[in-house]
Amino acid sequence: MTHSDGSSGIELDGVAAGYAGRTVLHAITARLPRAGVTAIVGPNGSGKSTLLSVVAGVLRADAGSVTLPAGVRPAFVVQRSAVSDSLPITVHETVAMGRWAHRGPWRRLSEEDREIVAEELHRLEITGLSRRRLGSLSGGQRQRALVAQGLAQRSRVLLLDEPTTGLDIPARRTIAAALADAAAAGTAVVHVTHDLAEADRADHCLLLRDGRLLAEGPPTAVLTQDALDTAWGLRRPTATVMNETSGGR
Ligand SMILES: Nc1ncnc2c1ncn2[C@@H]1O[C@H](COP(=O)(O)OP(=O)(O)OP(=O)(O)O)[C@@H](O)[C@H]1O
Repeated sequence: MTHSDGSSGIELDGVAAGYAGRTVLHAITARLPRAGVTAIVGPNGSGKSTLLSVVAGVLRADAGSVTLPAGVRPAFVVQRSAVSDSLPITVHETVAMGRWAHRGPWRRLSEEDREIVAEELHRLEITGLSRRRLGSLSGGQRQRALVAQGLAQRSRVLLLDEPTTGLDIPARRTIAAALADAAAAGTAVVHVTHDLAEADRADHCLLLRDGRLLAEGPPTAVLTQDALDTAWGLRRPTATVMNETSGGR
């Protein structure tokens, strides 16, 4: 992973990645905006989480490059199912851990850290749950705590894997508003979603299929009926789409 001069967002150039010798992502080239929300969509198994892991730096690209704004360590909010129920930490501690990126683990929080933690608890409407153990929360409450932890890092790159899956409408709206606020404040927000209405409201969209980038651009240009039919395999890709996106596989 490399860093740019800070004026651009996230740049992916010919990224290939996978697991144990099996390539999952092929030749992904994309430009994700700084100060904007990018939605990654595509069928199950198309490589969305893998792509997010590569941008987060937790999975190494086997080929190609990922360029982030200068000096940025991304904040990465994993799927809530990836967080153990038995973790003996409170909601407040969960969000405070977001500040460790700045302080190092187990350090005392500064006054500024405390203010940021309180602000994010409030933004995600979970101040009243601060003392509850993470494992005792409902799925939606836990997801809010994880998003608050990501926001508390105050990174200029915020990556979230399905932050609103399974949540009710108010919870979705709260999280969508928090992400839009972060983008307006200059953050490159990238989230994986199965909710096409949510993807429609993003500033930028990546559509994956079989580990390849089928389309990239403004949601209205990417989420066309044709592209969705193609991505979800409801009908054969047209010759044009095949040639443009998959190199004539
Ligand atoms: N840790 C792993 N080890 C081996 N293979 C993996 C691992 N994680 C994902 N895969 C494989 O990589 C491919 C892409 O998976 P990925 O989770 O990136 O897809 P996705 O688009 O996020 O799917 P979903 O919508 O189901 O969450 C799948 O074939 C999956 O089986």
